[in-house]
Amino acid sequence: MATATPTLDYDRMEEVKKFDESKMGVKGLSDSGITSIPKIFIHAPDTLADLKPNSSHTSPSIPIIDLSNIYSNHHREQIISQVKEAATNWGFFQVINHGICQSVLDSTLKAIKSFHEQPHEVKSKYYTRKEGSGVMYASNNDLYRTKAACWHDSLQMWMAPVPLNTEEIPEICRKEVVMELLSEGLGLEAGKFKELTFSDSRCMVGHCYPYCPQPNLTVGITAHTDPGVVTLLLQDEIGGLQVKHGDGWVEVKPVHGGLIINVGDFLQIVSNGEYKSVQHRVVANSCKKPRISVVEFFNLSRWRESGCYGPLPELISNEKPAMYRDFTMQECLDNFYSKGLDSKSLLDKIKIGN
Ligand SMILES: O=C(O)CCC(=O)C(=O)O
Ligand SMILES: [Fe+2]
Repeated sequence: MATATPTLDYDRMEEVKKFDESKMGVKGLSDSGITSIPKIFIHAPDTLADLKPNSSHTSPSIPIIDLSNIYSNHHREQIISQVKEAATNWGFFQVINHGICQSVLDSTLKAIKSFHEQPHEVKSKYYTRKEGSGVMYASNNDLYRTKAACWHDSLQMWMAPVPLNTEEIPEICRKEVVMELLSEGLGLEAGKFKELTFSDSRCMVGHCYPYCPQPNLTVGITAHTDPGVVTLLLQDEIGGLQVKHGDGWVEVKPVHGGLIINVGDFLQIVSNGEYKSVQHRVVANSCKKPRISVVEFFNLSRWRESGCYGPLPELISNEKPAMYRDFTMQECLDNFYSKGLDSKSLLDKIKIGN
């Protein structure tokens, strides 16, 4: 049986480099008609052992929050408490009736799909690993930092602080509605997150999970938590995203018109552990059509003058002492770039008592 352990006749790094330099991505591999996946994509047995989500119909699913009538005070209070409950217990929720028309959502997914479906000659021109600004298209952003590669390619676009064409940004992000609700859910003022610049740095990623001929040997994206403040996610109808809940994995079933929102590590820390940054993953796509998702990561753009961040002072009390120590931006970046998505998060490093 194939394993992810290096053998004498196999230089993994060499194979990884060859794949990267071919610039064909997993979409190119998939389109070439291969029936077995290259060894660099094969994950360790413990990752592959539990790829199935909990599937009984009594198993819970992430909360769906209806944002209609958000501007009526009565509804707003209800919505805030639903958001708080979801961010605290699940770290994930889906919003519907958010005011973004379906055609914008559809055309966003379609645009990303069209990009990934372009011929190799066109797409490969964009293939690069230079991060930080503008546009980056590559397979597995953490390709050189993980033990096994995943079955997806991504197009990454930095939207802010350096602005890109904002036409396609869902209205909800522009209005920062979710940031206000999350802020109020912690008992803070609606505008607090905005003041702290929690949504001023945005990076949009359009993932493509092409058909995988051996979905039992790899994953679409490895289990991880998102490092930033909040993530907004739009998925197409194919499915495959799973969220850790209790001991098991729960599938986030595609909801037409739904937008998925999840808490990142940074928000778990500043909320002093109130909101949870929860592990999630995507299984390899066994459907012949590529699965497309569009993700927008929100990060803060301005650090406190002290250069440190930690739980907000408003959220620390005798009853609820700080769960995390302060950390610097450098620590945050070092942690992110020194590892793949599959290793320890900043959360574990700075937890008090660790
Ligand atoms: O494609 C998805 O559904 C999830 C992607 C994801 O978790 C990420 O990009 O951090
Ligand atoms: Fe994620």
